[in-house]
Amino acid sequence: MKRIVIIGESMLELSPASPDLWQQSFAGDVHSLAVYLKRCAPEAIQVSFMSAVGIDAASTKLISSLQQEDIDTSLIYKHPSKTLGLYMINNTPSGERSFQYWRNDSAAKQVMHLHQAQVSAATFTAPDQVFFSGISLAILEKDSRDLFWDFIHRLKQQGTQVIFDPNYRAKLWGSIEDCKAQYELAFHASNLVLPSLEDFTNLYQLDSAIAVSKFLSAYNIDEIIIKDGPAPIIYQSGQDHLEVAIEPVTQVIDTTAAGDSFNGSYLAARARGLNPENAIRFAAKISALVIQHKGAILNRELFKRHISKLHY
Ligand SMILES: Nc1ncnc2c1ncn2[C@@H]1O[C@H](COP(=O)(O)OP(=O)(O)O)[C@@H](O)[C@H]1O
Ligand SMILES: O=C(O)C(=O)C[C@H](O)[C@H](O)COP(=O)(O)O
Repeated sequence: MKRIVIIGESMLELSPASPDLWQQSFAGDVHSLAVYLKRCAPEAIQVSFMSAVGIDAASTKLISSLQQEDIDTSLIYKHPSKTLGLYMINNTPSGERSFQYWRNDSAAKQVMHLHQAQVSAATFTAPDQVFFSGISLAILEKDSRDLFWDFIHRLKQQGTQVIFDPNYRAKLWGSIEDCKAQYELAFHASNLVLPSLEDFTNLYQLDSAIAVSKFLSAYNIDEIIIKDGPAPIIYQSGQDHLEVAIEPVTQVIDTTAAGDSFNGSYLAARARGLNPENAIRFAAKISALVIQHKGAILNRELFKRHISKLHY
């Protein structure tokens, strides 16, 4: 079985059930990715989530919810006084999402210090893959960035495949320059990058997948997959170039986790041996399903029923 370590923040999620009623769940870009990855490849990959939570009831419930998904929680550290961040989803009538956050002092920001205090680098077994996002980078305390990059570079030296989704959230960065400097390190470190075109439009004013692919060709990235809502997905690896058309969803309810569910199910399909094109087709079906429901994480039983109808 392959092993992946996924680093970042998991939060309390509030999604609108009706105008004054909020449905509470747990999510966050890397959390959602971990859940969809494990659900789509339970036998092929061990998924470890690396983060920090508190010792309160909500944090304990979050850990149980990940364990119910068969996700390894041994790298989730417990901070004695801090707790989970929270985010609220707002949707336009066409389902496009935006988020409001309460996360400035969350436990997850301390993940690297807590990891260093509890696990010695010499005994940490390098996984096959490590995943982090632009959100994982944005939330880290500035004084723990060196620890983070040492951790990633050490894993890479040991043969771990480094996977990055820029997931740019302007609100989480002190300045654009700081964000770009961290992304520069991420692009240099990564073997696989899975951006949305929107990330690059907002941050680098690039307005086409071709321009993004050209921008990223300056780095030594093995594979690039560019998502753009219902537009074709672009795959680039050396001279291999694919454009995979997808069927647009006619009634989008909530686009939250479109990209995260895509990433998780794509990695699952690859872990199960599918080639990039078929893995993209599979992942597009999963994210199309996710955006027809409220919140980041689709009900587990409902998801199982849907996935059993997909042959892959
Ligand atoms: N309207 C849509 N119809 C069908 N699939 C969609 C639609 N919007 C998004 N998707 C799927 O979700 C993936 C990620 O969407 P995108 O909006 O680019 O990501 P993000 O959530 O990161 O902004 C797309 O590549 C596509 O597979
Ligand atoms: O913004 C954050 O920090 C979060 O983690 C909240 C959301 O769960 C993801 O942002 C959803 O990501 P998309 O797949 O791009 O819709």
